[in-house]
Amino acid sequence: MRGIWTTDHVRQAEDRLLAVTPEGALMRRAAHGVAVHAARMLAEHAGSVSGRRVVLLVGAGNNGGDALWAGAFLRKRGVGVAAVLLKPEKAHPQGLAALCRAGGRVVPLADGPQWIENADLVVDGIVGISAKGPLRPDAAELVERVTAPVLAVDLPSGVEPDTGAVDGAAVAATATVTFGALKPVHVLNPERCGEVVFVDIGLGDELGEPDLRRLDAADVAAAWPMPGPSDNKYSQGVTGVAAGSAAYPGAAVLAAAAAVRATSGMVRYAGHAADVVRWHWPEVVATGSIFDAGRVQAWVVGPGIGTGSAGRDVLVHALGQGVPVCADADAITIIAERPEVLDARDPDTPLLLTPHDGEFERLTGKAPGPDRVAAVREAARRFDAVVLLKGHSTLVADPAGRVLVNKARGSWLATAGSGDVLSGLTGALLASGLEPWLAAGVAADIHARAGELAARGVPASASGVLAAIPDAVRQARSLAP
Ligand SMILES: NC(=O)C1=CN([C@@H]2O[C@H](COP(=O)(O)OP(=O)(O)OC[C@H]3O[C@@H](n4cnc5c(N)ncnc54)[C@H](OP(=O)(O)O)[C@@H]3O)[C@@H](O)[C@H]2O)[C@@H](O)CC1
Ligand SMILES: Nc1ncnc2c1ncn2[C@@H]1O[C@H](COP(=O)(O)OP(=O)(O)O)[C@@H](O)[C@H]1O
Ligand SMILES: [K+]
Repeated sequence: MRGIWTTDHVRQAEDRLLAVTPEGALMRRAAHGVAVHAARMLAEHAGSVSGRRVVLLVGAGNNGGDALWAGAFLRKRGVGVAAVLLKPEKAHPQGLAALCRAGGRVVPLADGPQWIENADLVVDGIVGISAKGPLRPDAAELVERVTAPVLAVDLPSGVEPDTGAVDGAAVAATATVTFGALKPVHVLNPERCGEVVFVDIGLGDELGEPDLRRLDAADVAAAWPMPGPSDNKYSQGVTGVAAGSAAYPGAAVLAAAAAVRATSGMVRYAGHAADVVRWHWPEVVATGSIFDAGRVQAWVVGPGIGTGSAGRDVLVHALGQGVPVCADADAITIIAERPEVLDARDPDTPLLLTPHDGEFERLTGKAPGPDRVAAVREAARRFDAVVLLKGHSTLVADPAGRVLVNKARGSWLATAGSGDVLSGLTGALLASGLEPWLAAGVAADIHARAGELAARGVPASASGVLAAIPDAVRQARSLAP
């Protein structure tokens, strides 16, 4: 599991490390990392390093200092370096001196556009972890002129570091070199960051508990249920799926099938689409009603069940069984409209809610807004449940405040029915005994991998995502050390 730290925590850790480190050493280490990656990008995009032209966009703080030092290092490799200073009076003095000593030049702000247009690479050192709000007009005007690849120092300027939100002009980087710790922007707005390269500057021991976490392939592989020699169809956990209706049988088929694809235990289906489910997936034990469905180790309730009294009875029944419940889609709307249905839940029974933004707003009375992490954390606390907030990147919070982020792998999952696949996956992992927070995070990871594998560069359907689940699991296992 990888940790991600908010800027406050990074700053505190940096201050502690700075106090015991020779002056300027951390910045030079960071800047060296930027220069190494800049040279790599020049070789890749422009075919060579020496003789190429790099323009540094330099802001008022240490982020600009990193860029200036990186420019000095690049000069030593024969790169032509020009710095555009947004606030000359506040440019990092030692960085500026180092660049000038190395033969870099400082160009007036007014000439910036012309230099930028002729650059092979632009380094964004406008603002780092002390950023507030979008780019200011002078910086925005320069950034607008850029056509070359952009290497962002620490984070793409103009993007809110702790939320990834963009509310005006901001850099869209080809790559970002970050130092000491991953920050929320790197996982909440991966598109703006491009490839994220991590440079260790020794903050590790100073950072403390992470604010957010991300699963590695190894975590996913370790958590994924695999049958052992003494297992049978029951011992691995039976997944119950209460989804679909005569009008919407597709949701039932997709959710039940995702559970079938996910693990080798048994899947039970209960609902009005029993015949359709049986026809497509003969291995599913299907019945017309949840009230005679037999025992399961977790219930998925909601996709396509409708929001009327019949759906409500199904949800209340599932909540009373003493097994984990994943409430999705219509089940979330039912809870939003009649919160008293949750009285059926034994407080110790794990509940997992998986809203998209619209359902989240219905459930909590408020749209997630720009700070999605804060929103999902608050909802988890309020409902005493694990909440998985869908979106481009997926967030999973538990009532204790832990948050997992699953970084998007493209936007392939923005297709009808893909949420039903996710709920089936999640249910299967809950039934296998994984704690809900991890089950939801692992399901989101495999879901995103399956989306990417199904698409391979062109739009995919939910059925395609479903079919790619086994390969997604294989991929995660093959990447685990
Ligand atoms: N500490 C360390 O050990 C290490 C730190 N490191 C590096 O330092 C960086 C943090 O540096 P920092 O704290 O000096 O602030 P930074 O992000 O450069 O901002 C400075 C100024 O920018 C301005 N500004 C604000 N918003 C703006 C906007 N939207 N658009 C335009 N301008 C805006 C505002 O100044 P103002 O213009 O208001 O005077 C603000 O004060 C960090 O990200 C990493 O790169 C590495 O070297 C590793 C070691
Ligand atoms: N633009 C996007 N990029 C990445 N993933 C997305 C995007 N839009 C939606 N998704 C994912 O696709 C799934 C859609 O779920 P949902 O909205 O419930 O769809 P449906 O109800 O059609 O099944 C969620 O897992 C969500 O995180
Ligand atoms: K930056």
